[in-house]
Amino acid sequence: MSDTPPLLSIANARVMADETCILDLPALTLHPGENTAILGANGSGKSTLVKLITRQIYPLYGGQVRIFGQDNWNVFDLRKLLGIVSSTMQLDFDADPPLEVVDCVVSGFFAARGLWAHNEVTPAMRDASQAALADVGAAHLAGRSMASLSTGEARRVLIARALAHRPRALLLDEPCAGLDPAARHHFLDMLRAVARGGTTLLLITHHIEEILPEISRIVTLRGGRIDEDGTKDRLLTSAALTRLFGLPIEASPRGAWFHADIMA
Ligand SMILES: Nc1ncnc2c1ncn2[C@@H]1O[C@H](COP(=O)(O)OP(=O)(O)OP(=O)(O)O)[C@@H](O)[C@H]1O
Repeated sequence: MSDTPPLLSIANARVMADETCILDLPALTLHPGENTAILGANGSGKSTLVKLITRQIYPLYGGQVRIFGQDNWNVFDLRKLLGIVSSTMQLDFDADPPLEVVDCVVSGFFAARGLWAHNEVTPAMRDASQAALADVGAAHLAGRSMASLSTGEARRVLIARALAHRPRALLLDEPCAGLDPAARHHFLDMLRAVARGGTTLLLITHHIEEILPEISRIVTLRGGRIDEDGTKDRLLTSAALTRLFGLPIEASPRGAWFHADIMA
């Protein structure tokens, strides 16, 4: 057994909103190298779980959310281990004055949404940022402002921003939302390369078509609770998805991917 602490270890985590428990996770452990998809319908608690992991909210007293074995993190240190990309982050970088693409990636070193006079940017940070942009096929965007990019282009830059630190894991919250089919295809290909490069992926989604071949574990959420936890072969079936989403779904493997059709 390795001594590496779990990427994520949750125990007795409950989150309340308006006097209702919207997330109740007695136990969830994810290990480094274990690429995982958290799958659930609208309202199942996915965003609440993301906020727990990113420290935007905290569980009720007695709950525990440990990342890489630690309860307390400052955001700067955490970002070096866990990169975060969500479909809504692009809005944070539509800044005035405009934020240039490489500066956006460099700003990740300061866990900031732009570069400020007090940020001491080193040549190594700039080099790492350029290299991360090249890794995600976005080197040609250097010099452009974030506000001028398409959704697909900006999503790549944000992945580069998360990867520039060489984090051990990436948390991807609905990363394909807003992408057209071609952009989604290229984007998923790029994520496959990231996974093959050794970065653990934690994908939050309600689209089974986005579950990469490199993802082996599926955790399903329903009503703020873990419903199932297992392999793709067991959980990406017609019966399991019909139950999860509450309408007739026919699931079929397509090579190493899965596809779902609604049969209503
Ligand atoms: N601040 C809040 N006050 C009241 N209810 C809330 C609050 N935040 C979330 N909820 C409720 O908690 C449940 C889970 O919400 P959450 O946003 O985590 O779901 P989700 O799986 O991310 O959904 P989606 O796929 O639509 O984004 C929903 O029923 C939601 O209405």
